[in-house]
Amino acid sequence: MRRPQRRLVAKQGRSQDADEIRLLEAWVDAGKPRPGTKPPPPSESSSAADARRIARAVAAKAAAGEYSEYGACTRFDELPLSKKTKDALRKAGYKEMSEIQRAAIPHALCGRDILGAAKTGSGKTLAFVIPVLEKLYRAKWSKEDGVGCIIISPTNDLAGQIWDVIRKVGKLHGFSGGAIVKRTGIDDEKELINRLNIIVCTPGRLVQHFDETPNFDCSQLQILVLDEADQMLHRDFQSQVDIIISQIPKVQTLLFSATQTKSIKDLARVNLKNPEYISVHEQASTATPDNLEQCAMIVPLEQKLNMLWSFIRRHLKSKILVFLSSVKQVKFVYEIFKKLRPGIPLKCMHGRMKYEVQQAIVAEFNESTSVMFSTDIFARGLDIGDVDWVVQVDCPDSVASYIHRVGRTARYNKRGKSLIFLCPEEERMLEKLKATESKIPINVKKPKVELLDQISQNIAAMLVKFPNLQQLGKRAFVTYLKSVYIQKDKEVFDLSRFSAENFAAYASSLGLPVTPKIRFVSHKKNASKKDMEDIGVKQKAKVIEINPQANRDMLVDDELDDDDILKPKKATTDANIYGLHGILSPKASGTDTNMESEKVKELVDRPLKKKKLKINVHRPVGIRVKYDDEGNAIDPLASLAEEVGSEGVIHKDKISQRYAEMLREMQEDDKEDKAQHKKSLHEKKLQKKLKLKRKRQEETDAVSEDSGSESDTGGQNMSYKGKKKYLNDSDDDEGGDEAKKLLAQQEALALKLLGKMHD
Ligand SMILES: Nc1ncnc2c1ncn2[C@@H]1O[C@H](COP(=O)(O)OP(=O)(O)OP(=O)(O)O)[C@@H](O)[C@H]1O
Repeated sequence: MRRPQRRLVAKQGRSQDADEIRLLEAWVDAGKPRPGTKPPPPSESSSAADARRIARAVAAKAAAGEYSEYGACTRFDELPLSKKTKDALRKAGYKEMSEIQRAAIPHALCGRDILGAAKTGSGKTLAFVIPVLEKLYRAKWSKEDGVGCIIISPTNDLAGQIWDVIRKVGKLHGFSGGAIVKRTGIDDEKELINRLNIIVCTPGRLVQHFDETPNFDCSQLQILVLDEADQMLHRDFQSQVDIIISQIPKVQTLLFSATQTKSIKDLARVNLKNPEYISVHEQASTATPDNLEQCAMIVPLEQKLNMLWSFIRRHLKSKILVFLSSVKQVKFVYEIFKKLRPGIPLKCMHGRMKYEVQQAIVAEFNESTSVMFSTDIFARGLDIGDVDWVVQVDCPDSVASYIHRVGRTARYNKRGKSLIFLCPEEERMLEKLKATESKIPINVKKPKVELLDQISQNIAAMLVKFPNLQQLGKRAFVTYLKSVYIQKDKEVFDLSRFSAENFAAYASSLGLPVTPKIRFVSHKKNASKKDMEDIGVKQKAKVIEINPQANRDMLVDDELDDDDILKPKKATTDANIYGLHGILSPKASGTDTNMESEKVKELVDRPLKKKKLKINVHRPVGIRVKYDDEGNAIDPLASLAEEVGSEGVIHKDKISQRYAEMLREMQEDDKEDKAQHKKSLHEKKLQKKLKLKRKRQEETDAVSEDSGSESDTGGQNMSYKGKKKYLNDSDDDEGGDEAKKLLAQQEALALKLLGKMHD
């Protein structure tokens, strides 16, 4: 009975959908905005009641076949959107549209390509998620239709965040999909990927699927989105995006970013068709959110940690996001500050963490007041609630990076503050930020040196107490200098401006007793033989070149890896291990957020643990333990069986026979061992006695020589006495018995011990 009823309901649902789709198609077509137009400014007067009335009137008109122009709408429910999308938006609390949403959604709904730019935190995600859902809905897309939409984002975290928005706004639609992020192996994804309607992923993973997944089919793709488009089209992802574009049909394409690319060459690569250039804040006086208060301080390199510590100590009730330039620095500052206990919870985040750990840390940071030390993995797109301060301890690589970093605060009409520390050697960056075309209202403040807490001594003490932190500090030092060295913008980043004294002062500010030896290398394709000889490299495949500007006194430290510098963002943001999370593979819960800190702790404590390793005195002696391929100990009998039954069949009787033989052999060996032991004990005892005898004899001789004739008798007596008591056991029955008893007791004890060990 149930089945036909369910079928009936489904059929009714389908026909309702079909009716709605017909209506929506007509509405979208009739009321579409003219190409190149922007929405008029919203009228200030409309109250909530007015808005509801207008929305009802719009819906009634549409139902009656009269379609309003939707290009001027201010609310989601005035748009030609499906009921499922509108209901989900309302439930999620989205009513009024943001500027970028007002400007982009109407054009996107009628199938146009979009190149959208708007300030950080202005709601760009919804501006592409809504058109994606509507496009698939109006195309009557279902699970069986396969991949209908691909959304590409630069990081796994951002992909996960976008997918969360899709889940929220598209939950009534029932499309399949997911964010392909670091979790399970690619093999698991291969099974599923063709069944996903919406894929959110990093370019690297998508290319991997094009390479490795047989029958990965994107031929029916309907819509493509590139979030953080300027980064997608630039150096790091350039080749991957080119591959993706070559593998998919030309479809509607939406590009969004807070700092949009204007390069025709870049745009030509994604093959946009008469795109709508939507830059809602182009006329705005600032490129950063209006509610963001920004200031900069010129801080010498060696004072940066003191400054950061002092800042944190004075803002214990704030949520602070701190940007550093490398993983090693993040780890070092996090570990050191944690040990110095500033009085506020600390967290750290970088691309070397497991995706689940990152997610859990982000979730925790969302909820609580704390300080998060992060690399640039956090700089773009991530939407964290109520960050009070963004502090940039290390200089961003560009003005665009600065804008994205500070954009983690003051999101969607909220207030926020940012602070950047720049070394005197990096003042050029300040000029760039203050330049009129950058549109960044930034105040320069003088640091109050007298208020600074000096923590270098405390750090040094910590390094003495925890020697592994010293190693971490050394690496933090080197990776920082490397991060400066590899930057392309030499107007800002020029190591030659730093003196050897600067380096020494910086090292000591990290608590390091001596300045680590450093040599900065870059990979050079066509280095001359002379170059190679200069730096002592003879057989390496990759030729390294020493920075001609770098201090020639800097020596080599080849042990230090350079792979955690943020410059190759690919490595940190587009990691190779991903997994799928989404409708088909729900989020894992209860992730241990302490995992990473535990890992760091483990790293720090490793040698100490090693020291504590002790020999287990209770382990059985003389038994050779065998292990299988997975490292599990094999039962001795089973290993025996393996040896005996070479044909792969276990002969039980043979095993027991062999076992009995071995037991007999062992018992005989045991007997022999015991006898041997007894003998050696006896010999030892005799030697001891002989030694004593000799000693006593020497003493007696010496006394008799000293005491002359009178003492001759005494000497004889003593000698006799000595003989009697110590030298000749047989002369003294009582003493001999005692010694024998003692010997017997010791032998018995030794035998008992031996027996135990063999048992
Ligand atoms: N119409 C809206 N009404 C209320 N809140 C909104 C609206 N649109 C977006 N938001 C909220 O604004 C915040 C920022 O949105 P979003 O992450 O999409 O910004 P963004 O422009 O993509 O930022 P970034 O450039 O940093 O990636 C989110 O918390 C989102 O929920």
